Amino acid sequence: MEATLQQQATAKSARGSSLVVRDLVVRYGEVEAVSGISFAAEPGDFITLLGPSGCGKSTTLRCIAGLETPSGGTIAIDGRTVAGPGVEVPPERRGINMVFQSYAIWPHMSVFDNVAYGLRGRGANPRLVRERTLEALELVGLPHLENRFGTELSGGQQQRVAVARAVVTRPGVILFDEPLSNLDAGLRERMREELLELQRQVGLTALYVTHDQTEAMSMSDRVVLMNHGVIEQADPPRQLYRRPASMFAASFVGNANLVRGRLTDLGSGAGRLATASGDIAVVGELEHTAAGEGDAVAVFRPENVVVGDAAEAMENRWIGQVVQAAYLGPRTDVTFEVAGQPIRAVLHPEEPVEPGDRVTVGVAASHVHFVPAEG
Ligand SMILES: Nc1ncnc2c1ncn2[C@@H]1O[C@H](COP(=O)(O)OP(=O)(O)OP(=O)(O)O)[C@@H](O)[C@H]1O
Repeated sequence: MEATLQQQATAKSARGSSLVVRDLVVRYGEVEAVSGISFAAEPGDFITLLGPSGCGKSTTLRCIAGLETPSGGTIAIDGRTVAGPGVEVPPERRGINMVFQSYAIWPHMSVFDNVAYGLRGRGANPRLVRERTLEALELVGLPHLENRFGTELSGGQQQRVAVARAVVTRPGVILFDEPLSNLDAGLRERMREELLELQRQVGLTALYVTHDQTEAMSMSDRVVLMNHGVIEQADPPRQLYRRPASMFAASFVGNANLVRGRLTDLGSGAGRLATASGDIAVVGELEHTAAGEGDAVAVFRPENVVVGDAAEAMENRWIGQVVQAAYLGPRTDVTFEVAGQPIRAVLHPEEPVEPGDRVTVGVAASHVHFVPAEG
């Protein structure tokens, strides 16, 4: 009996490999692009390397792919060391495939031949090549385009072909290097959902590189946030957003209000941060907090800031003056000034706030998190 795609997918769902990167260092002459990072993926995980341009994401990915030789550390796939002291397994023998930002599909070949290429290269028999290639094209929703040429495809279709080509040889890990950045915003959103669904269906382990926090937050089981060649934080998206480990993490992912001052432990799991001028004090919970007593930064998200009567009930409340109010339809973005400190809020669009208004601004202690001061 012909197995359905779903059955095949379920049967394959244990196919993802584990990936362990330990103390990875990459130097280019004087430049240290990656400075001793460690992270791991379980079979079937979707892990994203997120960070600003130049932080070392692509270099890390290229080391895993075998396109770059690490200066130090080890990389293991399914428990087998593929890169490390004295070990360098060639890319094609690592059980991985890569999808690039530039698609890198061959324009002079048909869609079918593009996808079948990897299987033919391994000497697979023609019947298997046809079966697997059509299966991969079906997975990306393109079985009707098998005879088209690369030049006759839209950007989204080319990227789907590139994904089909990467899954057809059934690798244990797929590496994605900013695969959606050449697509327009609407298509990017749709492709995000498609890619994730495909990865879940096929059960692959995915390592995805992006500088786009929306992609990272919406797709990943875990986000590895990098900066200047090191890992700032590696956590599931909710944890990363709610409990940032550093000022960099707090401000790179989403918007954050940051109030600098000195943190004092009040006992019973609460802390109080006072600004140098003493004009603002912020009370927060110390559970899971990333900072100790002393110089620290209080972090709270604009969407947790409330005004008026709601603010009166909060542990933290201040008198603020509206500096700016931008009505955006579903919400109004407001900046208040509280004792010289800007405090941003995302308010309901019906909230009547006008520049110059003086109102009570507040935030619950449970929404305040402390991180270490930097520099
Ligand atoms: N072949 C190379 N020779 C010298 N320096 C390099 C080389 N490749 C990368 N670098 C440097 O290493 C650092 C990390 O680069 P990498 O491409 O990994 O960053 P990235 O986080 O992927 O950035 P982007 O998002 O811009 O691609 C950068 O400072 C970069 O200039």
